[in-house]
Amino acid sequence: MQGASLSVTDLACRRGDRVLFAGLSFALDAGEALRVAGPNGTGKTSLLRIVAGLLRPMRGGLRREGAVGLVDERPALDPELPLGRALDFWAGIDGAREAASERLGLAELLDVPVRYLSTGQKKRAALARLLAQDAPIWLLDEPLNGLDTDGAALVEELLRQHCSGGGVALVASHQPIAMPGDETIRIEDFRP
Ligand SMILES: Nc1ncnc2c1ncn2[C@@H]1O[C@H](COP(=O)(O)OP(=O)(O)OP(=O)(O)O)[C@@H](O)[C@H]1O
Repeated sequence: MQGASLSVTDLACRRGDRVLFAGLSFALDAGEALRVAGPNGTGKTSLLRIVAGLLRPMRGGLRREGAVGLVDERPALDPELPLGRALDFWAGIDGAREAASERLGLAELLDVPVRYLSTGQKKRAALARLLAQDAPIWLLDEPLNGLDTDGAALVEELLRQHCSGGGVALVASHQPIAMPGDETIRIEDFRP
């Protein structure tokens, strides 16, 4: 993960006819993490989608060094497949070296169709795929949503390990979350 970095400069975002934020800049070097906080609808998800390259900014610059792993509200897992096969599909594409399902407490659920999983189990499955992806840049949108106390503590531990291994992380969360460095920006501070 050497050399992973992420920065945005003077970023602005418009959705429909509303400018959500403007003048937003930050820079993350290897090992650094940033939490994006703010009320509903202020643009946290939009920011992550811009950084992921899924949404075009209205203005500003973006520089990424390293592949991106995105976890958002929609786990990209085929709802009809048993969980193990749905994860195997991505493992083939990602070239995963090891299955992370055990780490995420999913070992007993590998034969259960994804559509039958609970909210927290689906989140754990999305995190298992993230780990297998081995991407240096993590973009996590509300990663604690749906998780129990153990699950939340595990996410915090995974973030610690990711950053201590040289990864970077941008985490949108309205809930408090312990992160390396404990840096937070409030997106409503960038409302024009
Ligand atoms: N395709 C779209 N066209 C127009 N407006 C949109 C579109 N997608 C999202 N929006 C609006 O952009 C605003 C910001 O949405 P976004 O999902 O980025 O906010 P958020 O801070 O992540 O909110 P939450 O905390 O509820 O997840 C919202 O008012 C939303 O309705």
